[in-house]
Amino acid sequence: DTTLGALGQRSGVRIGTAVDMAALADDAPYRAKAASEFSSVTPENVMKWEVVEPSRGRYDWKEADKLVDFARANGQLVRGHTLLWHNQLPSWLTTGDFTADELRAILRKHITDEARHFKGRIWQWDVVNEAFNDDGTLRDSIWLRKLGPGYIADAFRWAHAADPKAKLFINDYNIEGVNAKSTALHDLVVKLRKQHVPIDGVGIQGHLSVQYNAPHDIAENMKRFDALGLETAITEADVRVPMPSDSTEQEAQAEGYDVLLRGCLLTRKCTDFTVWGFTDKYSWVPGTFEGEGAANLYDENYRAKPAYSALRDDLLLA
Ligand SMILES: OC[C@H]1CNC[C@@H](O)[C@@H]1O[C@@H]1O[C@H](CO)[C@@H](O[C@@H]2O[C@H](CO)[C@@H](O[C@@H]3O[C@H](CO)[C@@H](O)[C@H](O)[C@H]3O)[C@H](O)[C@H]2O)[C@H](O)[C@H]1O
Repeated sequence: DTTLGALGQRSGVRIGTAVDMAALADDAPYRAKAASEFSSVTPENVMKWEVVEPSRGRYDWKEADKLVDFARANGQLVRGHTLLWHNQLPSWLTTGDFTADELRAILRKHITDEARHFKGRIWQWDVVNEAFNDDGTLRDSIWLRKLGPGYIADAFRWAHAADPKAKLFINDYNIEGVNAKSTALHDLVVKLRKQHVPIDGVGIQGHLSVQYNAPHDIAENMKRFDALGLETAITEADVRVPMPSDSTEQEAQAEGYDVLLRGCLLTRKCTDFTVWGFTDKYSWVPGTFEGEGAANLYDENYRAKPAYSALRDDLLLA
């Protein structure tokens, strides 16, 4: 079996994908590939707060439960995404006028109820997502403004209390290499560990573009977290190209994926390499980066691209 998932097993690294639940329901080739190629899955949207609690106190786990059942049926582990973020929050929360104590109680209940609902069925949780700015300062958000920087430690304590077996991660983007943001995150993790906050890992998203240099110092960066005894994971890898893409760009794209995966393979406690979608047919990129796209391993007809071969070759050599 030379699927990426099977090859990853030889190196003790799960190879995963973000899953679009509408495509999983309606697109048979998508479902078949998602089931066979990968050894872990992440919900692209259906575990986010706006989806699981559209109105206060009314939970909707339907789509998220479907993904967990799908993963179980295919021997895959699930990365939960995400308990706490500044985006995709329900409108009752963003429009509500809550005191700091009320907001804190609301956040605690959300993290507790969601982690408890999936207790024992989630391998790794992205507990806190995108808490930093690129300059290394904490991102201004409803959480920082009303609860102060301590909200991060509290989120981990609440998640751990609700599901002690789940591995708890802090996740962010533009932290692939050694820079102000990855260093600030490193320093925060050192502090949290000193406070005995139950944090287990760091998620490095890995959203790249062929128009920027690939992060060749990624192994040096990831080793810093290894040295702290933390797990790491590449959680949202994709490499976007200017459209229409040509063979040169596809080769540059393959190099981007290669640099990310080799960073993981060179890091002792990197346990997962997840792509943020695997086919150009379904991707967040064109809707966000004008004129860019085709960021995934397979084209819109599920034909493997050079990026796919680059990952397979890395895993075969590992
Ligand atoms: O932005 C890329 C990454 C960055 N890191 C964190 C990670 O969580 C994030 O993922 C992206 O996060 C984005 C939101 O920030 C997601 O985009 C949302 O994806 C949702 C589900 O498809 C969209 O919601 C649908 O919108 C439709 C039209 O507006 C409505 O008809 C649907 O009812 C509604 O579900 C939102 O508009 C759209 O903004 C992308 O699919 C998802 O790939």
